[in-house]
Amino acid sequence: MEEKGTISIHTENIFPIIKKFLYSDHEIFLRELVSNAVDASQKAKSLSSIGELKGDLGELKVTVKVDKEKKQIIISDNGIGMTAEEIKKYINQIAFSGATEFVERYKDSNADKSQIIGQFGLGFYSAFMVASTVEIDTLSHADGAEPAHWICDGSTEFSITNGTRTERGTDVILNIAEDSEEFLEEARLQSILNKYCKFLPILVEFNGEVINNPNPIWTKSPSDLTDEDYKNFYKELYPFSEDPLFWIHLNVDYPFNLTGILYFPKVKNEFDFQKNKIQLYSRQVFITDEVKDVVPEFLMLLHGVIDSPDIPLNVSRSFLQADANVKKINTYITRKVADKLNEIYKKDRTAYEEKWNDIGVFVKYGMLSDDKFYEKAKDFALLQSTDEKFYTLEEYRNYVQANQTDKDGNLVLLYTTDAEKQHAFIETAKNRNYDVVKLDTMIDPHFIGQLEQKLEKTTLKRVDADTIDKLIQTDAKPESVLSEDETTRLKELFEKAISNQNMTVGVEALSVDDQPVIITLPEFMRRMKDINRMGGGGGMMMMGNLPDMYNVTINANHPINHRILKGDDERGEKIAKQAYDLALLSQNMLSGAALTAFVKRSVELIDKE
Ligand SMILES: Nc1ncnc2c1ncn2[C@@H]1O[C@H](COP(=O)(O)OP(=O)(O)OP(=O)(O)O)[C@@H](O)[C@H]1O
Repeated sequence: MEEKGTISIHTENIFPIIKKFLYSDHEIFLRELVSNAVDASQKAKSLSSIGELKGDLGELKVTVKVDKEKKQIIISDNGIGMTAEEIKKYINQIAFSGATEFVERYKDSNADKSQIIGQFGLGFYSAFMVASTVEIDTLSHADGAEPAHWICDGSTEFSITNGTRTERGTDVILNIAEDSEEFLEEARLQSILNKYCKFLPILVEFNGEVINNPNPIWTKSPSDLTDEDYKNFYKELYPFSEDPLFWIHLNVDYPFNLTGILYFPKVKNEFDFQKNKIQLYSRQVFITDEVKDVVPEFLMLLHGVIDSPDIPLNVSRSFLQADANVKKINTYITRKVADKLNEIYKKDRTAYEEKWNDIGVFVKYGMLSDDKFYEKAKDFALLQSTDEKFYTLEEYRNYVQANQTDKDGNLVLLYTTDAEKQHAFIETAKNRNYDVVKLDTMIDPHFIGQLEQKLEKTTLKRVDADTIDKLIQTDAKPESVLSEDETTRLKELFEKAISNQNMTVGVEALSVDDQPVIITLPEFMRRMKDINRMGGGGGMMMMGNLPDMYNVTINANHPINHRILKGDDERGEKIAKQAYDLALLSQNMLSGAALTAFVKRSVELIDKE
C-alpha cells in the first residue's frame, strides 16, 4: 500500500514558536523593521530610476520615533508602501518574502536590486517579540492606490481596513508589550540603532537626528580614498584608539561578494590583543562582531568591517562552519593579508621593520596555523638579532652559516628570550663571533618548533641552554689542563659545596675566558615546561610538575678552579661555594637565606685580602 500526502502545519501552533525562537536577541526587532523600511526606500529608488515610480522621489528617509505615553515605537519610511493586497500577500503569509519576489520580478530589468536586504520573509514577525499588537499604516506608490491599515495582536488573526495615510510610504506601529517596556527608553533605542543601523544606506533619523553614515568608506573605491579617510573611519569605528598601522581594503565580487576594510591595530603589549573587534555586515546592516568562522583564527586580532551578502546569517553556527562560501572567504582574506604584508615589505623595508614588533605576532601566528600563509610569509617573516638588526629567515641562515654550523653539518641558531637576564650568555656567544636573535614573545616557543620542522638541518638553541661549546659543537675543543684525579676531586668538592640534587655537576674543558662556573637549563626540559605553561603539551603535562634540573658546568681551565684544588678541602669548598653562588647570581637565581650567606661570605673573603 502506498499513500502520499502533505504534512499539514497548524499555524496557531507554529506562530508562537517563530515569534519566540526566531532570534535569540529581542533587540533584533529594530534591525529587522528598519531594514524593511530601508528596503522599501531602495525599491522606490530603483523603480523611480526605471520610470515605474512616478512623481518626485523626495529625500528618502527612515524615521524612528518613540511615544512613551502611548507605549509605542513607530518606524516610518517614504518607500514604495503597500496596497491592501500586498499586505495580505507579503505580511500575512509568513516566509513569503516580498524582497525575493521583487528581485525575481525585476531580475531582467536595469533596476538596482543588489541593495535589497530581506530574503527570508520572516523579519517582520520579530516585531511580536516586543509588541502586543502591531499596526501597519501604508500607502502604495502605485497609481490610484488606496491607503491601508493592518492590525494584528500576535495571534493568527488580523484585520485590514482603509487607512488614512496621504503620502507614499509606511508606518509600522508597535504597541510595546508590558514585558518589553525597556525598549521605550530612548537611550536603549539609541544604542540599538547605533549598533545595527550605523551604516545603513538610507538616512535613518531618531529624535530628529540622523544616526547613520549611509556611505561608509568600504563601499567606495580605494582609488577615491586617502590615508586620512581610512584613519578617520578607524576612529569612527573605535573612538579613542591610536592610529592603525596599516589597512587592507577588501573588494571581491566573484565567486562571492565581499567588501570591507581590515586594520592592523597598534598593539602595546601582548595582553592588549582584543578579539571580536571585526564587525560583520550584510549590505551595510550590522550582523555580529563574532566573526570566528568567517575570519581565520589568526586574523581575529585585526580590526575593521567585513560586509558580505553571501554569508548566511540567520542560520546556526555549525552550518556557517560548513558553508562553502565561508571557507572561500577565509582563504581569500588570508591571501589578501599575506599579499599586503608582502607589498609593504617589498615597497619600504625600513618602514616594515619598524612595524615588525607590532605585526610579528600576527605573522607568526598565521605561519603556525595556516600552511598556505607560511609559504607566503616565510619570505617576509623577520628575525631580530640582539644587535637590533633584522633579517629574513633566508638572509639570517646565510649570515650565520659559516660560523654556526656544527661538526655534524647542522646549523645552530642561537636565541634569547630575555636579553637582560641572559646577558652573560649572550656576551659569551658574541665573544665567539656567534650571533643571537631575540625570540621573546609568547608565541615564539611554538614558532621555534615550527622553524626547526620547516628549515633544513637547522636547530634553535637558547643561548643559556648549555655551555657555548656544547651548544655549537665544533672540532676545535679546548684541552683540559687537569689530570683525571684533579678532575674527580674538583667535581666532588663542588658537589659537596652545592649539595643540591637538582643540580647535575660536571667538569668541562672550556676556554680560559669563560666563566669558572656556568649554570644551564637544558633546552628540551625548558621547552617542555614552556609549552606546558601555555596550556599545550598533552601527554607532557607531567613535565610541568617536575622541578627544574640544571646542569652546573665547572670550567676545568679556569684559574679559580685551579686555586680550589691547591688548598685544603675546607677552603676549596668555600671558594667553590662562592663561585657557584656567583653563577647563580648572574642568572638572578640567588635569593633569601642563600643570598644573605653569599654576601656574608663575600665580606669575609674581601676582609682577608
Ligand atoms: N516598510 C515596508 N514597506 C514596504 N513593504 C514592506 C515593509 N515592511 C515589510 N514589507 C514587505 O513585507 C515583506 C515581508 O517582510 P519580512 O521582513 O517578513 O521579510 P523580508 O524582508 O522579505 O526578509 P527577511 O526575513 O530577511 O527580513 C517584505 O519582503 C516586503 O515586501
